[in-house]
Amino acid sequence: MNDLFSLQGKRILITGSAQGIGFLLANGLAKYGAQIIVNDITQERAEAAANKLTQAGYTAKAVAFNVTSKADIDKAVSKIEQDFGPIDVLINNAGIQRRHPFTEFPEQEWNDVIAVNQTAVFLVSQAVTRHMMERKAGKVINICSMQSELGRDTITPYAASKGAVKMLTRGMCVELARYNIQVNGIAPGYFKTEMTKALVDDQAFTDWLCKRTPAARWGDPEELIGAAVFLSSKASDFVNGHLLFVDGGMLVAV
Ligand SMILES: NC(=O)c1ccc[n+]([C@@H]2O[C@H](COP(=O)([O-])OP(=O)(O)OC[C@H]3O[C@@H](n4cnc5c(N)ncnc54)[C@H](O)[C@@H]3O)[C@@H](O)[C@H]2O)c1
Repeated sequence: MNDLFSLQGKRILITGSAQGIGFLLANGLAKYGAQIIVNDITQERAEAAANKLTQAGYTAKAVAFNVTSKADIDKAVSKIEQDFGPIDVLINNAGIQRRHPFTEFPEQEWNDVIAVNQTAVFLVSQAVTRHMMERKAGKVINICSMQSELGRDTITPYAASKGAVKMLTRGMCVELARYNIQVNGIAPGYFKTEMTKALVDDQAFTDWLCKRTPAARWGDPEELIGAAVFLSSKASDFVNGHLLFVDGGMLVAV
């Protein structure tokens, strides 16, 4: 049983993991033996997070790059593979959200959301899976959202990007399965992080969320760890192209 879920010696790159869900996943996966490569947009933020992990006794390195820059990604991924060793698991977690009514949504902000949430998943995955293909082994986990399936007002570009990542997950699965690479997604419900701060502070939203979710509460980011351990470990070697909802039952409730 332990072997099935062990991440001992596995190297896991998590984009945008200086805070929030990414950092909690880094901490949770490290507990199962994974060596974590913390990515975020600045070296300072990535290093601060990696230091917290090493101080807790885990193995972690910081590698900053902007997930929207192909040149930076390619350079960083080559450096990780050369200096630290093969990336066994990639978690595409970096994400942003912008809120405006649809007809007033500035084009630049649409572009920003699509660049970080969607194009970056394509670019980082391309760079990493090229190496995984050579080794005929690897796993990619794309952090999706309820908005991969459901619409919600004021965040249509976010929903568009997360819907696209669901289909990226399926397309990558179909092309990469023959190289023994599994590509799956995790779709979190609502979790209290910096991204959802405005919603956390809005009691009317919490009331709506509790009514709409069978579990009748916010998720605790720690509750995402089990899904990430499963999809990073050999327990999921024949699970491919799947989107695992961790949402307290929200998706299936009317
Ligand atoms: N919080 C939720 O309820 C929730 C629900 C569903 C999905 N998600 C998804 O989970 C992921 C993490 O969200 P979170 O709530 O922890 O958000 P967060 O804002 O707390 O963290 C996002 C991280 O991504 C980093 N980042 C942003 N742009 C980057 C870039 N260009 N390059 C590198 N790093 C960058 C940020 O610096 C930050 O550390 C996102 O993909 C988000 O869409 C969150």
